[in-house]
Amino acid sequence: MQDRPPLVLVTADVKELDTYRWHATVSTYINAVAVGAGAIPLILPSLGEDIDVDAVLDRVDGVLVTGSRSNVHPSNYAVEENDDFAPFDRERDMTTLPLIAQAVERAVPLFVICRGFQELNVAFGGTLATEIQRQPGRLDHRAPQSDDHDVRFALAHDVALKEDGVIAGIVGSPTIRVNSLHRQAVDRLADMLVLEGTAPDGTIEAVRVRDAKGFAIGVQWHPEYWVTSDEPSKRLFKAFGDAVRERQRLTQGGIAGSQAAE
Ligand SMILES: N[C@@H](CCC(=O)NCCCC(=O)O)C(=O)O
Repeated sequence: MQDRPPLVLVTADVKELDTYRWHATVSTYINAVAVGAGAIPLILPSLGEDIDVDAVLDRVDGVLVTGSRSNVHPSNYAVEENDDFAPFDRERDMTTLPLIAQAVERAVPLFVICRGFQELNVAFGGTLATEIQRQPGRLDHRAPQSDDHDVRFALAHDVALKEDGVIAGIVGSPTIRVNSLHRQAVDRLADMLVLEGTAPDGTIEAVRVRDAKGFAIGVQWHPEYWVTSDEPSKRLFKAFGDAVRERQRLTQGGIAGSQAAE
């Protein structure tokens, strides 16, 4: 049996650039999988129904669903579209929503970030609120205006984690400071998800999948950005990497992984 490094699928956005359409992923997610989780990142193109998600999940040990400036199309949670919900990436929606559901079903370790966090909620029947900074009593969760990503991704507010929660256990603290780059948020939390952390204004910031057979957590912030310097971010990716390695061990590493027992 041949050993192989663990493989983690990383989702892609569909972008128009240089007169071409690209299926692309921001490098901070790729680096965080490689360095923080110790796995090989594989970018999954957003091909919707043209990709057999089940067949892909046979061959990988984990799934990272990334953040993105686009929003999940509101038709996915039965809300009518208007300008407040744009921009969209329907090809990504058609890929990530089934991918998330299948990864959970098959106990493939799943870590979802920001847009990915919102997709997790929608994939299991929850809803999203848009332009939350306009709601009375709500913090402005958008990034500071700057061209410098270190400024945009600077730690911005606290998150109170649930005592005895999975995420509090991973980061080893009941409160952490996180960055914030979003204008949508979970509105109705899906029944399948368990609240793990909130911002000071009550915004849902961290969840886990209820009764998940494997690692399945999500955060509204961006631990990938500071994965080498911020201890909680480091711990989250390390825990994901450990789950990925355990999945590989259980389903048997090596090329024969495709014959893995569930
Ligand atoms: N639909 C979302 C997007 C949240 C998200 O993933 N943000 C990452 C943006 C990175 C950047 O601005 O550079 C929303 O709620 O806005």
